[in-house]
Amino acid sequence: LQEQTPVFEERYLRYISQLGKGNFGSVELCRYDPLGDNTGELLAVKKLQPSKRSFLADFTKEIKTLSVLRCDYIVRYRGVSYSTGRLIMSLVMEYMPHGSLIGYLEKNASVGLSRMLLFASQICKGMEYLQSKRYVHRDLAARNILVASDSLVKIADFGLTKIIPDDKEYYRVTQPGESPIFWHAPESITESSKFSHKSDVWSLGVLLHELFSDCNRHQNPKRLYMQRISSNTQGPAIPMQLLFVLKDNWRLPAPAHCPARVYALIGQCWAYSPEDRPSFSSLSDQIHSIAQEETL
Ligand SMILES: C[C@H](Nc1nc(-c2c[nH]c3ncc(Cl)cc23)ncc1F)C(=O)NCC(F)(F)F
Repeated sequence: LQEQTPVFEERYLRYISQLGKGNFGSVELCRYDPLGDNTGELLAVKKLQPSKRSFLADFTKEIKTLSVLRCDYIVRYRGVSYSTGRLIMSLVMEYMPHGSLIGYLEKNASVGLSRMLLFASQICKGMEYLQSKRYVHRDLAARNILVASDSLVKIADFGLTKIIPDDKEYYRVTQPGESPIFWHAPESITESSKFSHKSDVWSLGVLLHELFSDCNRHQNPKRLYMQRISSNTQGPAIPMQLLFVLKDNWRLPAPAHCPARVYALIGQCWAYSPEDRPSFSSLSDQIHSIAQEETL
């Protein structure tokens, strides 16, 4: 690990509660309290599942990925924590008190249009920044957006992030894993499993659909797609059926109360061919102008 990686001494990390579980281990709310008087700061500590060697490799890769990212719209990496005794290594992140966007929107149904557009533009700016670093997130979804305050959201969970090689415009994935295909662009679902900034744009479209559906679990993308591809489809037939309806130009329907301008913008992100999809900066500009129109 780079020498400038800040180290949090495990013995001062006071466990408070579990924030959530991932396929790597769990994320816990801790207070780093070296003075032992509860004046220390709250942190989100991603504990790596012990022993699994592959996890260690992925983990150090995630640390490498995160440690170079410095952006107001990306959850801040703070450092690592080791416990020499029990050979556990943890990734220390800033703690986001309002949790994930999904939970936040379920609790705060009264998020108005202008705040939705503010969140959408912050996510676009975070993605513009990632693109400037040639990073492809590959898991952009409302569940992976964290809420810092009532007016600030940040992109999180860089476990699946890849860096596009300098000589290519996309990243080809070998290990499929249980990928969230309902957020994936067609070219990422087909055998080519190609991921690019434009496939992240597709996922952003699905994220905006979640956002403007108030992350309503009855209208979530997976449920809507499964209804369309007849929910009795199982297993490997699902990606095939999904591709079929997308090729046939069927798209997730406009969420209730979603302004036509916003649904038209979401539709641009779902252009079948990647090069027809807008860039993140164009999306930012369009969201900005919609926000101006809508508030008039
Ligand atoms: C496994 C962990 N799950 C959860 N985390 C939090 C959380 C609240 N506040 C947080 N502050 C910093 C972090 Cl890193 C997480 C949280 N809340 C609910 C969860 F289910 C996670 O990392 N999820 C991915 C992402 F971070 F994108 F939401």
